[in-house]
Amino acid sequence: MNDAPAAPAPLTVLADQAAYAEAVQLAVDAAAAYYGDGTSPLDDDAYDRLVRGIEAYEAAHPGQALPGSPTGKVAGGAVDGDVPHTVPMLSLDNVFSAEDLTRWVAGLERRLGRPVTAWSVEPKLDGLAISARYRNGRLTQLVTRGDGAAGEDVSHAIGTIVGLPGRLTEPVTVEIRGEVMMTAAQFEAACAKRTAHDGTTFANARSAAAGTLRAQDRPYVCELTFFGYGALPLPPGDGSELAGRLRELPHSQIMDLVAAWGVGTAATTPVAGVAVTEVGQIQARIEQIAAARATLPFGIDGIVVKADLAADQAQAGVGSRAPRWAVAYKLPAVEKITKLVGVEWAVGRTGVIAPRAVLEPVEIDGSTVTYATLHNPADITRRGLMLGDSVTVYKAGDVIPRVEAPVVHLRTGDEQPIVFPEACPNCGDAIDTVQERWRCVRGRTCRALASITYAVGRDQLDVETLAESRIVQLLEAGFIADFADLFFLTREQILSLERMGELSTDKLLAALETAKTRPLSRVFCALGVRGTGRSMSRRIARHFGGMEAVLAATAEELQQVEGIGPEKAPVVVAELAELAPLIDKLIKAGVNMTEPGVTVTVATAEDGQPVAGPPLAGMSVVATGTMTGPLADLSRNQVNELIERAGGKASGSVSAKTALLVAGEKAGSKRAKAEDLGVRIVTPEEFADMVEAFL
Ligand SMILES: NC(=O)c1ccc[n+]([C@@H]2O[C@H](COP(=O)([O-])OP(=O)(O)OC[C@H]3O[C@@H](n4cnc5c(N)ncnc54)[C@H](O)[C@@H]3O)[C@@H](O)[C@H]2O)c1
Ligand SMILES: [Zn+2]
Repeated sequence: MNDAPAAPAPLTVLADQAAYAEAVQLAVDAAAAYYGDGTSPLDDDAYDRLVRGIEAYEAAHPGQALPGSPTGKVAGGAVDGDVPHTVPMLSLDNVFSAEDLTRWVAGLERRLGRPVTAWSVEPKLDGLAISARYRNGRLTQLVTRGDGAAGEDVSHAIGTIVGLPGRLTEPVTVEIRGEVMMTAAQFEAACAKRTAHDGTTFANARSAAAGTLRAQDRPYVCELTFFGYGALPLPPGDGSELAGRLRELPHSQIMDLVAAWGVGTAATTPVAGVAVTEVGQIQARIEQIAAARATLPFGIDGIVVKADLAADQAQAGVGSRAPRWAVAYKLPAVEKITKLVGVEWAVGRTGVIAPRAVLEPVEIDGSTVTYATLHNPADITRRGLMLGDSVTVYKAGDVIPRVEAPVVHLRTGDEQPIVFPEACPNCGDAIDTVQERWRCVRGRTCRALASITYAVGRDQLDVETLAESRIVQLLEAGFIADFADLFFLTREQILSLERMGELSTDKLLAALETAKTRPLSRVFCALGVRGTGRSMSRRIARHFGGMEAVLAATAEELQQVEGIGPEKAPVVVAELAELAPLIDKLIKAGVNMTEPGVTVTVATAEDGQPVAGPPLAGMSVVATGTMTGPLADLSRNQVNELIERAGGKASGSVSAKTALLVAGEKAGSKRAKAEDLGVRIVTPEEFADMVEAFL
């Protein structure tokens, strides 16, 4: 999250009255399903876009608004109930940025004619609003929000909601309001129960909670969680001492009371409500809550900011749809509905065979998601996923996106079962399916040969004399399990191999000594981190300068490296965590972990002026043809390393972005293209002069 002004919210453009009428119908149906049994065909983003489109149409065509329109109504006007609320249960107005919030605060203070004394900042729990009526300390009735004026009696759910005890610690008569939802664990358990029952599952925790709250005839019971966010006198005009206190206490102190009665509140979570006095403090707490979102065991879709004092609230009053003393700071949607188009099976370093979902690309939380984790085969079965399913996909911040569940009510009948592999997709050997995480029976060795061969290859550690057949021998002898073990081989061990003489043993040992001195870019490349080939490894090494810094980098920091986007970054972080023991072993072996000649940050001289950067700073450089002169002995990869050391970006193809072409003999088509585009062309000798300091 940042302080940049929010982009105008996207909306569904409605061309004419017919499109408008259709949109109203879709929105009302979706909202009815959303608040009803949780089976909306739209994700929240799609619904919000639709409603904004409806609002825009109505603004442009006053007088044409349909009475059934969802705008300006609690729950979009799509639900009702027969149990009147004592005091209306309203919705909340939204803000989307720090600027919006500041403006909202100013508006409220203008209305009051004075500053708001204190603010309460709490998580906006992503569930369903409910009113719980306690009489003499006993829970007697549960009512949904409905249309705000009246709700539906769901007292049958009493006893299944953690945080709403049947009996309070004190015999008080009070109405508690709050949110009913499912925690991640409750959602998992609910899905398992439903799958066992009818082979299907819930699309996400919110819809599972909605469906569960209203379900009465299910043969299985699912647990829910309640977090309170308010308490009212019951009945509203009650003259008791408690009623008086509830009318006078600040919201934050009422919440302390609610918790003391034994009701669940956010106070026990990392995103507890806080009371503050400065707008800057509100913003700071919003940022903390937003940052914690991905790690919470329950869903939040924003932060609620309320005037804390009863006097401020009373003076501000309420509108028809929402109170004027509270606002929801909305966070971007982290869950979207898209299609599961395929499942790929990859064998990890430890031999774990993991499924990965291939998705119809979808924009979530500011990035395009095309892959998502599916955990393991048991998880696929548990969720009853099928190829072609519409699925809910979750991604927040830097976490790796995951498929939450199929949206069963969107099935068309064309969905196909997901086929599980019968043999290891890497080596063809058997699969050990005893545990939920399947493994190749060869375990680490399944991928060891390929990964060690890659690590010692020319563009990585370049251990010249180590042929693949030797690596097989070493693996079979049990001398090595990964490439770091190579550096601990003894002379005796190598000599004991078949067809290995003294001379070649010494050669190999010497080659291994040299390999320890390779620059970080090559050592990093040798690790074989998914999605990081040679040039990406060079960029990472140049950016961070040392392995320690690479390992310490967060997904967000990694994204500063060109070519690492929000989808790749968390994968790299996860892979590096998995590789930590191997990297430790390499460090123990004395393998170099730094990138020579790297200036990590833009240096500034004492007078604050930037000092001259490396000669190719910011330039995209292509080398082609046969290198001559001082570059004659360099492989193409080494030339590219040289370009990057000198601050440039090595590229394989000439384009309008190319700043320089190093054209050796027989340069051919790239030279022609560079001439066409007017790209500067130099000979290998001229280039060697330019980067002399880096040779
Ligand atoms: N997918 C769909 O088809 C669909 C349909 C209708 C609505 N929706 C979603 O619902 C949203 C609007 O729903 P809404 O009007 O129910 O809620 P809202 O987002 O306008 O916020 C009001 C609600 O926030 C809840 N809340 C959570 N924490 C709270 C706290 N600490 N203090 C006070 N209230 C708290 C309460 O339940 C309250 O009723 C839309 O933005 C849309 O994304 C989706
Ligand atoms: Zn295998």
